[in-house]
Amino acid sequence: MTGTVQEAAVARIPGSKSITNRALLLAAAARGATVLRAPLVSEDTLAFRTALTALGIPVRTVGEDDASWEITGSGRGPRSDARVWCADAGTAARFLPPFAATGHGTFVFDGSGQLRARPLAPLAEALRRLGAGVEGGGEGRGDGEGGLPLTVRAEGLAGGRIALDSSLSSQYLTGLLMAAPLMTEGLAVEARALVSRPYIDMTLALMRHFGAETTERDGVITVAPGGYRAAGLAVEPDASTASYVFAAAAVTGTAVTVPGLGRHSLQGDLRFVEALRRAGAGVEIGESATTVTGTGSAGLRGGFTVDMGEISDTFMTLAAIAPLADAPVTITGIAHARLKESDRIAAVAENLRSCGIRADEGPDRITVHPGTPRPARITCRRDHRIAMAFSVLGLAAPGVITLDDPACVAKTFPGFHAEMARLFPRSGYPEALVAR
Ligand SMILES: O=C(O)C1=C[C@@H](OP(=O)(O)O)[C@@H](O)[C@H](O)C1
Ligand SMILES: C=C(OP(=O)(O)O)C(=O)O
Repeated sequence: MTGTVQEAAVARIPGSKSITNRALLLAAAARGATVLRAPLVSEDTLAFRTALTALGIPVRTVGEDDASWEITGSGRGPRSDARVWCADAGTAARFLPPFAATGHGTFVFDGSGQLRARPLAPLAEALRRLGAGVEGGGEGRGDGEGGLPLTVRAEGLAGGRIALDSSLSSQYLTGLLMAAPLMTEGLAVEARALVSRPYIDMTLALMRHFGAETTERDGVITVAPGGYRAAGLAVEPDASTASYVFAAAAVTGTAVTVPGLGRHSLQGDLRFVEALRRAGAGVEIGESATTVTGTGSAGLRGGFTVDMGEISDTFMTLAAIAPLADAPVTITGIAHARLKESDRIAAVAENLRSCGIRADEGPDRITVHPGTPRPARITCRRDHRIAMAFSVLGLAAPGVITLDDPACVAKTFPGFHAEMARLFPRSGYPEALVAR
């Protein structure tokens, strides 16, 4: 906490994408009805919900404004052939094929060009070794790794023990673990070179919430057979999304509180506020809320290196405000961020350079140097997080930034620009960013 006495603005951050899509899958795999309160309603979660419907799982809205979703699971894998559209959602492409493989039928997964470009080979390979018929499709960006489309010919899975290359994404492991209680013998997985570990802790915690038994020893995670039981769940606000309003507080010298995100959060990305603390902001992580109190850009400190490999969705938020700091900021451990909606290291470096800021890139890192941004149109590459991260820079440097694709925020936060305008009314947002 800083000594600043300042009324904090209360941000309205929508639900966690990662929790919403895990809960949808776990509820689908459980027998009976689960009510999910405050789910994220955005392109990624609607894609996941529609994909489950295609797999024969009824999901309905309860109450007004999508306040809750009710999922009726059958307690087993899907039973009728289906074509499943995953849109842009990495979670759908990685969580649904293992679930489908525990069922019976032929399931064809496909998605947008952006999603087709993302690697799936480690997951496809693991499913083959477990005995599923899997035909991988197109070439991903990752040196010929197979992406979508992917066909799974399923006759149930026995399970057993496998090793899994988890260096490109943790989502393959999450998909296999969540399907494991539906395998007749359960599953033991040795995850090699695992990135984004906090997402696995989230997966295991939610699996246990739905009644699964998991243990971990010597780098091997073991899941017992026995299925899931339906369990209600309230979804926390999304911590990756919260990074934008926290960073905005830091650079505007205001205070922002996010209720519902506290020290017991399931989301590793809340640790982003520790990077803001190093940059000089006041940070208070409470029982059930987090508050960041900013110094304003004049007080922003640089001169540090931070490994953001476990929380890589938030590295762009730090990189985008780093030019405002008083010394360079180096972010390491983020090679896998090149395999997301865009090559995020390249996208951040390119956009910073177009703002006249020096950015040095390495395979797994970026160094951002201090400077005064000059007017630039940001190339979002249809990546919601590039748009949201550079919006924060635009807030701190009014009139400088425009976005080529402001609407791409809808992947995880359709109301992003409206909420920024509401939280920072004196900034002239969003006209300065969106409408030029
Ligand atoms: O499991 C999840 O919900 C996610 C895991 C992370 O991906 P990687 O494991 O590929 O880093 C993260 O970037 C993504 O937004 C959501
Ligand atoms: C990487 C992301 O999404 P996905 O779930 O598509 O991997 C993200 O939201 O930043």
